[in-house]
Formats: sequence, C-alpha cells, structure tokens
Amino acid sequence: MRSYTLIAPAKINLYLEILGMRPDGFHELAMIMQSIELADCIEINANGTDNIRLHCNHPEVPLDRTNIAYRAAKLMAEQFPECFAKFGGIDIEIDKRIPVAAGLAGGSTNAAAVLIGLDLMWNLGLTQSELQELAALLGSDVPFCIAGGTAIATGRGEILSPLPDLDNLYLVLAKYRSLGVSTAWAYTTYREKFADTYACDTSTIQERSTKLNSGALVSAIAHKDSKKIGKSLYNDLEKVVLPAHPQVEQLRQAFQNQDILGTMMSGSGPSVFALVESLTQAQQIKNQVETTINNPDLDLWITRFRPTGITVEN
Ligand SMILES: C[C@](O)(CO)[C@H](O)COP(=O)(O)OP(=O)(O)OC[C@H]1O[C@@H](n2ccc(N)nc2=O)[C@H](O)[C@@H]1O
Ligand SMILES: Nc1ncnc2c1ncn2[C@@H]1O[C@H](COP(=O)(O)OP(=O)(O)OP(=O)(O)O)[C@@H](O)[C@H]1O
Repeated sequence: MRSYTLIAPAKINLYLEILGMRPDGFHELAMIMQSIELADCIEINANGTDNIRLHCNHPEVPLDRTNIAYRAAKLMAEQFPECFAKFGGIDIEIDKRIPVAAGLAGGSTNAAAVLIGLDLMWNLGLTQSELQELAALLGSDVPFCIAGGTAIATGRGEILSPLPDLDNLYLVLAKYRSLGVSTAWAYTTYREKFADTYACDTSTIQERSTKLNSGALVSAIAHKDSKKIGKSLYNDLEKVVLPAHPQVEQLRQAFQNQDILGTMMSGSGPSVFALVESLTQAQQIKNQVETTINNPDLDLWITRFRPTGITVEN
C-alpha cells in the first residue's frame, strides 16, 4: 500500500479577541488566522500490525497516547473500524520543524494532517466539513488547520469563514527555545485577571460579538493593504503572557523598534512575529534583532504567509 507524505503548516493569529466564557468551559473567540510556510512533514505508512505507532525527531514531543497526532489516528480508527480492520495499523513519522508549545498550532496541524492522510489512505472521500467536524473533537485549532489559508474563526475557534488569500507578506518569527507557554494556563489566567469584566452569559457574549474591533483588519485583508494589516494586529492573550514573561515583552519591544509593518504574539505565545513586505527586509530585521538581543537561547525564523493549508506531497 502506498505511503502518504503531507506538509502540515503552522498558523499565526493576526487577531484574537476573547468575548467571554461559554457554558462548555471554553472561551468564545473572534480570531483571524493565517497559515505560514513554516511546516512539519508527516509521513503515514500502513505497518501491517494492529497498532498505531509514532516516531518523531524532536525530544519534547510525546510518543504516547497523549500525542494529538496519535489521538487523530485513534479517532479515525474508532469512527471507521471497518477500514482500520481492513488496512491495519499505521506508522506516523513526524519531522518536527515547528517549535513546540509556541502558539503556532504545531500539534494541531499534525493532527489535521493525520485526518487528511487517513481519509486518502482509506479512500473515505470525506468532505472538508466532515473532516472539520472530526477535527473539532481533537482541539479548537484543528479545524482551521484542515482549512488553512486566511480565515475568520469564531465559536471556540472551530467556526470558520474563509477570507481572501494573503501570500504577499513575510514574517520574522522569534521564540526563546527554553520557554513554552501552556494554552490552558493562558486562558485560565486571563479569566482570573479580568474576572470583574468577564462575560459568562450568552446575551452579553452575543452583544460583544456585534461590536468586534476586527473590521479594520478584515477590510485591510480584502484590499491586501499591508500597512493597515500591520497596524490592525491584536491579541488579548498578550495581556497575561507579556507581564508573566518579560522576555516575550522584550522581544515585542525589539521588533517594535524596527521598521516593520507590525508585531504581535501568536496565540497563547510565547512566539512573537513581525510582519514585513520583502525577504530582504526580513533578513535585515532578523539580523538586527539577533544582534540587539544577543542571547543564544533565542531562535529566529524567516517565513511567509501561505495561501493554502495541508498539502499532499506524493
Ligand atoms: C490560543 C489558540 O491557539 C489560538 O488559535 C487557540 O485558542 C487554542 O487552541 P488549542 O490549543 O487547539 O486549544 P484546545 O486544545 O482546544 O484547548 C487547550 C486549552 O485552552 C482552553 N481554550 C481553548 C480554546 C478556547 N476557545 N477556549 C479555551 O478556554 C481549553 O479550555 C483548554 O484548557
Ligand atoms: N504532535 C505534537 N506536536 C507537538 N506537541 C505535541 C504533539 N502532541 C502533543 N503535544 C504536546 O502538546 C503541547 C503543546 O504543543 P503545540 O506545539 O501543539 O503547542 P501550541 O503551538 O502552543 O498549540 P496551539 O497554538 O494550538 O495552542 C506540547 O508541550 C506537547 O507536549
């Protein structure tokens, strides 16, 4: 049986507004998500056993049942038991290039790739919306990773409306290697910090969803107005991650002092990105920030917006 190799891109959040707490314990969000070219490579092979087996070249990625790529394969085996019985177990090989626990949906995109890969391997012919429904059972960012490109994400992140593709922008991405931020910690801390203004009732949340500040960014994306995109970046989670991690604040400042379109923390952090219009500019900014901060623990990448999500290589 043939093997499948999938390119699974990371995402950044151009906009993340927290509207309140939902009855299911998740936060109601208004986000604008963007795929980027920085990607993991996922290979899926039938292994002739009854087992799902994982391999990964990154020491911080768990190789047991807690790995979200494993959970994706398990979910498919449960949903389509006749296929699992017919085609047998699978090996999942993750070539990890996306930094771990960085706010870049590294695990989520691996899970999305496994759903897409098994859909192909087992000839299921699932629609994008069927794949997204399964994805939502695994995590809030996984449905976006199935779709990719540029999209508005609402609900807990699983309700998606595509926006015009953006492929014209470059970014410099920065993260301290030894620093990871737990997404659960970021949301819980936000809830505690803003308890007094926090909406928990559906009508207040609904009212807030009619007064979003994301309109300027949506219109900037529609017009491919890079300067306005840079000025409209927003992330509520910065309000808790930046004070708790001065290094992330320092990175934000270092980018802010450069000639860039805009800078923001991605998702729950701690990675920070700066948007620029050309590869040459990205190289200059990367060199300047590397020299200014001068810390061997700092990793920097140059990448660009990606108009598509997961792609199949073979
Ligand atoms: C920060 C973002 O990455 C922005 O895109 C996402 O909102 C998080 O997406 P994710 O990592 O796929 O999130 P999940 O795996 O579903 O949940 C991780 C943790 O974040 C909290 N969480 C997540 C999404 C959401 N809308 N509200 C939440 O409170 C969950 O309660 C959980 O404790
Ligand atoms: N396939 C995977 N790749 C990376 N981490 C994984 C994977 N499966 C489970 N994990 C665990 O999940 C944790 C979060 O890792 P991940 O890279 O997905 O975070 P993230 O990019 O911040 O996610 P998000 O942006 O969706 O909130 C890690 O600390 C790791 O232990």
